[in-house]
Amino acid sequence: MDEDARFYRELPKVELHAHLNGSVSFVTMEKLIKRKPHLNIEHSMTAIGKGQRRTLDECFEVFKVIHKLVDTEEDILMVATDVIREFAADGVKYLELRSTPREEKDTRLTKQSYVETAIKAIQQCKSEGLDIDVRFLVAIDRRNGTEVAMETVKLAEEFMLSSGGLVVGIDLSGDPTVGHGKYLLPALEKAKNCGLKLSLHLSEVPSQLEESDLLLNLPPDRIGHGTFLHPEMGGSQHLVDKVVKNNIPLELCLTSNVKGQTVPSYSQHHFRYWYQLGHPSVICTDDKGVFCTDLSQEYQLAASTFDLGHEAVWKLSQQAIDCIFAEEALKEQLKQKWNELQPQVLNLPVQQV
Ligand SMILES: CNc1ncnc2c1ncn2[C@@H]1O[C@H](COP(=O)(O)O)[C@@H](O)[C@H]1O
Ligand SMILES: [Zn+2]
Repeated sequence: MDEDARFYRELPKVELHAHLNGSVSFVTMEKLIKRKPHLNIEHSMTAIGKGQRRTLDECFEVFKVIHKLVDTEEDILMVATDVIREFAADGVKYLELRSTPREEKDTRLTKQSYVETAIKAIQQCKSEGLDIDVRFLVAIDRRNGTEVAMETVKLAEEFMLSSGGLVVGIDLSGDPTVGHGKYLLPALEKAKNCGLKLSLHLSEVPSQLEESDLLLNLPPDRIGHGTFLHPEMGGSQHLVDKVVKNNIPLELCLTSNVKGQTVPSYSQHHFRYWYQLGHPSVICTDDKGVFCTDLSQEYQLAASTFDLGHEAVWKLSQQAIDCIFAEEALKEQLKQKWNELQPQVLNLPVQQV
């Protein structure tokens, strides 16, 4: 590993936008494919390699394939523990995993046992002594409409109260071209009122001004992507003002947006716009398995594309701590961890006492 790559690996990082089934690595996928040879699934169907691009529609086809491979409690436990270990090995010190609870009649998987198993994986990794704290967001797939969204919020609320603080919020995701946020507002309001944090995929595709405006009134606690919010991308100053006024952090995923073709090239990524505004922006992976990346690589990519030095990168990873959904005490612990690691990672002269 060269000197620069080592810096990005050693850099302590916070990952706030990671879909569980999109984060499955090549190695884990291999194990899943072996478990279910009758499905005839090949690696090329579950990941988008270097230099490859797909339309966002095609990306959603990939998730359907992965869901076939991950359909038992046993699969979920393996996938979640592997994903957490991989993030830890990549220098991620705090991770928020999100996943859509699924019911599979054939394997007797229920939405309840789905979430229970994800929590079990988090607890198992904690007991292994991995240097990573993990929290969970229960995801609403926007395609499924009002009723399912309400049920999902209810499930999330129950787990928020029974998981010892591991379930901290709700994610709104799924194919952005399907459904409308207005049908999900009551569920999202209910979630907010019961103390669940909200991270919403907003303006991931063009022409969602009206929906974004509506959902920004909640307001959400964080925004996923927000690619088309600003005026240069067909959004509006009004939307930007709302985001800025409410100080809502953005979760930005460079490789995901370029490979999914919602952003034409790295240098045209909206990271530039929000970073120049000085608005809280957190670099994330989205789907590290599907897009064949990791968080170190995403930081390195942001730095090389937007000409950020190591100190600026350090600041970026440090500021992400303020955007986490976990409790204040953990925020303080993470800040302490960053302070302790700083001299070694940034190669600063050791202070004389
Ligand atoms: C690429 N941009 C994206 N935009 C919107 N939703 C996305 C997404 N990437 C992933 N998901 C959401 O996460 C699910 C897979 O993980 P889980 O089964 O929930 O763990 C997808 O089915 C989709 O709903
Ligand atoms: Zn996402």
